[in-house]
Amino acid sequence: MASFAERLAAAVRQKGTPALVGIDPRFEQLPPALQTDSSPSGQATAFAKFSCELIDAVADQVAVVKPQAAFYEQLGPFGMAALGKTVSYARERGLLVILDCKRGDIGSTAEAYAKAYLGDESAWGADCLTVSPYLGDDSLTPFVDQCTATDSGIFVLVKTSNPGSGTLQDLSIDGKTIYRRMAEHVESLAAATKATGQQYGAVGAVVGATYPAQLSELREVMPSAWLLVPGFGSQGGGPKDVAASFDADGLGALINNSRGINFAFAKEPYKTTFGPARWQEASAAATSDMIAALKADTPAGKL
Ligand SMILES: O=c1ccn([C@@H]2O[C@H](COP(=O)(O)O)[C@@H](O)[C@H]2O)c(=O)[nH]1
Repeated sequence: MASFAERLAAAVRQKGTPALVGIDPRFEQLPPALQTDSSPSGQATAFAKFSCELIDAVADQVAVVKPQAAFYEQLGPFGMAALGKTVSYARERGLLVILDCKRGDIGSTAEAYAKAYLGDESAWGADCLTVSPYLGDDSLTPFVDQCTATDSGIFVLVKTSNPGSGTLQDLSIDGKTIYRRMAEHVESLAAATKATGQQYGAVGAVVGATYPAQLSELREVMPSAWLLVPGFGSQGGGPKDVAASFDADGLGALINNSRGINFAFAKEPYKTTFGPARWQEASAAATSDMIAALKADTPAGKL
């Protein structure tokens, strides 16, 4: 099989966009027709239906989806089954799946996480996983080894999109921010996991669209790493904020939008045109608008 970075680049080129649809089901915000049974098993059934229909709505437009595990996990075992169904359905539809779990632990436990999530033979069968690096480099090694063994990938938290990300990540040690040090470590892992002749490795970085200056800085620090960029849309990031995350060919970054696509039917202009009864069309239209905005205002227009 081709490496994760090669598969990602090919899929993004084929769809012609770096837009990534996050799948973040929230029961109270689902279309009313899906809110029929609020028991944990009823909500999980609704999440699975919503997730699969959302995937159907956007599968011809984007290359990658990112289910957020937290929303499924809150429903216990029922929710985990719905998450499993979402991952396998997205892959059946030919999409790459980044599972957003932000795992991280001591090495021996990290190895179990890596084996659980990454690669075709794993229990969850994801192409890629988000990983928290704050237990140190030995906590990342098992994930990197699993990526190499199974042609999968990870995105390591470097500069997150939330308002409080600066509390720790912006602290300066010996004149260098923690996020920059983390980025340098990610770059070394990305460079070490490149397939022959490839620009990018199996290890990427999460950098928020809400911090455009840092995004620009970090693109330079990590030339071998794909960037996963959340914070577009509902958190305030726009196309101009993410423009610096791409390389000269328009590759190297995936721009995530979850709520803005999932619940488009509840917001103008999609509310008037489609409304909750045609929520799938609203999500498809919001995706298409996001793609057009990225094409117009970023190097992704070159794809
Ligand atoms: O720095 C980070 C890391 C992860 N996320 C996740 O991305 C989505 C964003 O959702 P929106 O609705 O598009 O705001 C969500 O699952 C977060 O947990 C992030 O936002 N920032």
